[in-house]
Amino acid sequence: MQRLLVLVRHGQSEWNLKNLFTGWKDPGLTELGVAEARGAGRALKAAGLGFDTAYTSELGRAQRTLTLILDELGVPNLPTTRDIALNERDYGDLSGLNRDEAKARWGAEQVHLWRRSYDVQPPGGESLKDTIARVLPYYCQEILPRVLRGERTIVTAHGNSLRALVMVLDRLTRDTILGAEIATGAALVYHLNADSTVESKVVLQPQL
Ligand SMILES: O=C(O)[C@@H](CO)OP(=O)(O)O
Repeated sequence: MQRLLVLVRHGQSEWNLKNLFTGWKDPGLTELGVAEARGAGRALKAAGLGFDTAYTSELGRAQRTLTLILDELGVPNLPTTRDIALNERDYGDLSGLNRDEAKARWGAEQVHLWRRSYDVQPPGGESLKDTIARVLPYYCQEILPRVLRGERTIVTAHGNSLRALVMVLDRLTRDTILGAEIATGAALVYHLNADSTVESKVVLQPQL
């Protein structure tokens, strides 16, 4: 039986382009972001992948990315579940600030810790650990059972909410997660074993 799970980061957003911390703010996709989302759909189609069910966050950039992918795949009405559990990590008081300005104010090292460490919380926001604490139960209770039943599943979400899942799936540690980056429009194609461990992983870049 096929146990397919595909994780896609949304295409470039207006705030990715402006280099602003985004978190739970809701900017739209740029023109490039739309092309990346369509390109992710084309890459999945070229790989011969199809889906039975879809998940996305409560944020527009991930929802629009899913819509564009499903359009490219020719299944615009695929059953889709939206849930706040898949939202981006909440950047708290950093939301809307420019990353370079933040570095000038607090130092590059501190900003790197806020952005990529496992358990350092940005002021008023969530650490990756906090994000995992909401993403993982949702994955275990809602998404994984369907994948294990053979429902081919696509999830469009965000850099850090997907890093939370990747940390678990790829068995990364609090040290190795520091270097894990997911590009906009990238599709992580997982096939799982019956015990929910990873049988294989391939990263597809968007076909622009
Ligand atoms: O701003 C954000 O919400 C995220 C993703 O764009 O940024 P970072 O890569 O700094 O975690």
